Amino acid sequence: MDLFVVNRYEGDHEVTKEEEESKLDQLYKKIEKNKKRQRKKEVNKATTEAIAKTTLKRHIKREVKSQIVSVPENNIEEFIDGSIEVEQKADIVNEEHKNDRRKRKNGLPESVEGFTVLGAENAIKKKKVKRVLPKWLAEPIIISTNLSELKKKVSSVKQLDKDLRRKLKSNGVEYLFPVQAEVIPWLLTACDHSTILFPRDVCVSAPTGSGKTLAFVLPIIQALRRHFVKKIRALVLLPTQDLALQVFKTFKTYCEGTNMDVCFATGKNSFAVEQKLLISENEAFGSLSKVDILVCTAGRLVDHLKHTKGFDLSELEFLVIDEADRVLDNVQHDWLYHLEEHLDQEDPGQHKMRMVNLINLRKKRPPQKLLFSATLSQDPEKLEKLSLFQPILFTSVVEDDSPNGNQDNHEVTDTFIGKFTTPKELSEKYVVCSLDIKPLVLYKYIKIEKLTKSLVFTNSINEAHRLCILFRALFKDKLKIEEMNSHLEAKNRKELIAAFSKGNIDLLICTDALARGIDLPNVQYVISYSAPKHLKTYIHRAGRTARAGVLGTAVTFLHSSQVLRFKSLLEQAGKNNVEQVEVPTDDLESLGKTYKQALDELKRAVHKEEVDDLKKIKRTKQIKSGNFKRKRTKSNDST
Ligand SMILES: Nc1ncnc2c1ncn2[C@@H]1O[C@H](COP(=O)(O)OP(=O)(O)OP(=O)(O)O)[C@@H](O)[C@H]1O
Repeated sequence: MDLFVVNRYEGDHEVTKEEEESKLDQLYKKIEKNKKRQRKKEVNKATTEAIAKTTLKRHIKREVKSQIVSVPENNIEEFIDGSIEVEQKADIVNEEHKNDRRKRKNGLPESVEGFTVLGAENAIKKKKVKRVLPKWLAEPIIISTNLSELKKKVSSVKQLDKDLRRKLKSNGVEYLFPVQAEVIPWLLTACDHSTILFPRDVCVSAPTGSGKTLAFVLPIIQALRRHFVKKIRALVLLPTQDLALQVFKTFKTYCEGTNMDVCFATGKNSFAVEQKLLISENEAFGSLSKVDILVCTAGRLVDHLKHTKGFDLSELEFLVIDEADRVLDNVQHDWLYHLEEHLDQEDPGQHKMRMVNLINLRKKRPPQKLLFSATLSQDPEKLEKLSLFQPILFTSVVEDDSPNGNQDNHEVTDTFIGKFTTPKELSEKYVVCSLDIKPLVLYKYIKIEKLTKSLVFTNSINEAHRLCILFRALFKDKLKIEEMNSHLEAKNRKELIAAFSKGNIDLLICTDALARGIDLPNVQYVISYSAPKHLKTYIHRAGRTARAGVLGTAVTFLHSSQVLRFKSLLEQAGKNNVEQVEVPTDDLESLGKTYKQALDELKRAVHKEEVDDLKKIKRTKQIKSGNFKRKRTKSNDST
């Protein structure tokens, strides 16, 4: 009968306190039950993972043992005295697995790790499919990386206006660097023809410190000052505040004496101040732009697009994306969507005609896009989202560094695509040491090489901070050591960069916040205290030295278990000859006492900081609760 019972609404039923409590009780029980079930699941998962790990370890150990057994008798002593560490043995196993994989690539082997592969005899070796690239990526204009034999004298580049040539000379630029010698004349010619031809978009991939900034600054200034309209006509996007400021300064230098105004919007100034610098309000004409060239970060651009009255990019002629791969990876703020919305242009890829004709004459022209980076993605899919218009690629190629390699052969092969190049003046080394003595080995290395004006990169702010305290305690007053990270205020970062540039800091211990684009003069060594996780990180870190044709060295500190991975990372950039450096460790014991004292100092410093932090948190809590109480009493008073 229950099936046919219909619950009718019988007016509001007053819930008693007991009923409410029993309901709550039931709910609590349910929640507890769910939590227990969840915990059980997590424990089960952890146990399965732990079992998998131990099985893997056991497998490696077994493999290592089998290696030892197979060593010829005259080598056994070397193994017995333990001179080969477990990690190295693991490396041997890894190498074996790699060989296995290589073998498998050439068709299926009949047995893998003791298991018989079914159907191996019938397996046909499949031909590797060759990547087919669009013509513009497959046939780029090649830029030399040789900065020691410069060929193009500034005075011979007649396309550049006289006063710009004069300014270059007064800033010590006698010859154009290869990237400038290729890109500047090309852009200037494209500008000259822009009344009849839509300009093609440009991608430039050239090593760190090769002078990419001037390659876009000079042609933009020259092109914009030919016809005068006070509107934002060039927009330059960069990934960080420090880099934007650096590029802004270069524009400022070369705009001096012209009627062009450059401005930066990065969040360094308050939003209201930036708005005042960008727009003036006029009773008769409304909002007017005060700027011709705007250098900004993506986040700030979106803010102005959304909230600044009169912010207008309708006359934009150039859109520069410096450190393009990084800016494009920044999906935060959805800057590309907002910019496209604002420009509201027709997809330039839609009309294939470059020639201006009666049909497209009145169409709104999209800005010419210029992309620059030392690690520019040459992946067509990634570049697709920018809807580049008949793009052209300028790139430097990986040169064969093998003894038989032909250094001058710039022949384009499909293997160079996607490979990043580093400056010729950069020498690269690595040091292998165990984790427990790493700070001491670096300490010794710095002393042996008498390092000054060097950068030390770590993978985290905490690590940089502790290493800085430890090294200050070890070196005492012999070296000036500072730390730098993205948590510091822009003003402090600027001061540190200035002090380092002047030579007032010997060692700057930093995180990857400083790895990209920052132009510090004459950095002697770049040390990666923590191994970089990605090739791009390595290239940008190393790129802080060996800039503008000056010699420099990058040294990476590795644990023996990281060597293989590091080498395969560098292989992706065509580097096979990175040299290993031996730092003598036999006298490290004599440093034991000093090291212990330094470690004690570090512990005390860290403890003090933790106590101070706790006090700060307590104080803030007290202030907050005090304010809250005061507010409550006030509101009580008023009622
Ligand atoms: N033709 C030149 N002659 C002498 N010095 C130059 C020349 N061009 C640029 N420089 C100097 O070389 C240094 C590196 O230039 P720039 O910062 O433009 O390099 P970059 O290619 O943008 O490097 P990164 O990829 O690391 O950002 C700067 O100090 C710059 O002043």
